[in-house]
Amino acid sequence: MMKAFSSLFSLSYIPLRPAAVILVSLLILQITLKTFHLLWHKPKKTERFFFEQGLLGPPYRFLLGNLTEIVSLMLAASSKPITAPFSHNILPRVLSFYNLWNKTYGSTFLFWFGPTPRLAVADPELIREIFITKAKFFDRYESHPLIRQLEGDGLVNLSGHQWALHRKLISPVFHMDNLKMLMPSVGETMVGILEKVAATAAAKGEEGGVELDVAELYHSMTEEAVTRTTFGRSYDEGKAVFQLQTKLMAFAAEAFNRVFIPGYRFLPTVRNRIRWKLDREIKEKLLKLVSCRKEEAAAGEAKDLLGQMTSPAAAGITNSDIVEECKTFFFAGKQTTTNLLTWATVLLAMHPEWQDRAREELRRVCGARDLPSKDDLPNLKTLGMIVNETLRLYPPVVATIRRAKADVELGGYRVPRGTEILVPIIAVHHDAGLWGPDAERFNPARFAYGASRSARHPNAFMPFGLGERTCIGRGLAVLEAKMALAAVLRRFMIRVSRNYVHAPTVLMMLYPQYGAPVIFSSICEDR
Ligand code: HEM
Repeated sequence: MMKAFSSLFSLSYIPLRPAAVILVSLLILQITLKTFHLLWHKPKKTERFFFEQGLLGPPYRFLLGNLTEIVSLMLAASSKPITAPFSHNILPRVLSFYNLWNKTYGSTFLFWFGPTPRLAVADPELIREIFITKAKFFDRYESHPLIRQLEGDGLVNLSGHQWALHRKLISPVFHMDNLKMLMPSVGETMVGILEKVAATAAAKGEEGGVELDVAELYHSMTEEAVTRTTFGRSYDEGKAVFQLQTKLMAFAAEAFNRVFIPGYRFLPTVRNRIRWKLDREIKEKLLKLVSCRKEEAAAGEAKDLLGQMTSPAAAGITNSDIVEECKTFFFAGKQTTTNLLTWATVLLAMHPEWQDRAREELRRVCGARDLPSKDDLPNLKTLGMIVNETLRLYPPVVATIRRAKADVELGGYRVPRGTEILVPIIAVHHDAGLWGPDAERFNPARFAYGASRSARHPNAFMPFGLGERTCIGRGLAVLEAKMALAAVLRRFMIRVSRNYVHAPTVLMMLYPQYGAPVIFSSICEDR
């Protein structure tokens, strides 16, 4: 056997030990050459390929690409708040590496995420190609494993036939007529929260108002909305599941902030064991819910995710598909809308003239009604413009990534398979070339004639993405935002606290780094 082994390599005349040494050396040489090829030769060749087409960028560095520069630029940016009081020029702080390289190399440039080439694309014409006309050449980017475990293998992470099937089944949940049925419960939750605020202010007897961190204020309302959308009449059981999911998210956020060690999440550490237990509990509870709902089909009630996915139309959908989809809804639907509401409140607190205009509109449209009715909502144009301007200046999802799954031509450039494309939504939203010289000003009036006519390009506004993979929950998010802001503005005058430090930053989404303290003063008037 040994003989056969050595003769296989024509080394039979060499004594066995030296032969083994040579074999191992050859193997090491081969691995070294392959590593050198993958981590140096190939990236450098790709870099030349792009540079020859005029697509420049920071030079590739062995193994890490530009990661070191990205991390140090981001750390430096997040170490100091924005000095100009309430400036909305937040791009240099939020995506500092993009801001720097965009100035040096232009709006389409190449940089390196480790040994993988990433093309930053902020030209709406090219973005249109990526999301709409040439979407079939691009895949969604696979999330970090910890995030993926949380966000579930639902719509956000699916592709091809499975994605199309899920999207078709789920879409009716978000039809406006269906969403409007949610309004009373969402409104009630918000009113409940605000009554507590008013009671606290009254108990403290603070004439100047009560200070609240608005980043915390909206959680229960957005949770209410996403729980009803997902579970409908199985609300109470669903709520228990989402409470576990919140705990799990806290663990993941903590792990995400640490250095990523591949494979670490599989080790039976105390924290990992707690995470696994929570994950198991969530799955078990969801599976129980799914089988209950499969047994009892009901008619004449609002459509919810669970109902749609257990309906007879859902042939081919497994229980585990449903579990993953519920997780996705929670992940994609809660924090995004909470962030939108946080920034909208901060912006209104910074710009009292827009509070007045929105309040005036609420009085005119809703009259004596405490909360907007479903017919009032489309008439709350000023509030809609404020929501849009918030999403433009402070988009909760600051960027999105695609991966070219074939060689493809993009705006005349040749892009090789495997290239990742970074679409910096926030940079497009702050581009003076698209939005005019007042791009950094909070001016909701720019949306007076609709989102597609607000900028020099109809696709310049894209807080919910574009094309077929656009956010399925956008209608719900806007409805929640209008409802919550209406409830706040009818009861309170708001102003920014002296303790507020203007420091937007990214941790998966766009956050106020030091919280968002805002002063709420009750309005005493007859409505
Ligand atoms: C202000 C609130 C929200 C923002 C800013 C937002 C933003 C986005 C964006 C940018 C995308 C596309 C990502 C990409 O193309 O890579 C997306 C997709 C998605 N969003 Fe939202 N979202 C919000 C609220 C919601 C809500 C309330 C839900 C559900 C309850 C939701 C569920 C989803 C799902 C399932 C997808 C994936 C759609 C698909 O791939 O077919 N989102 N969202």
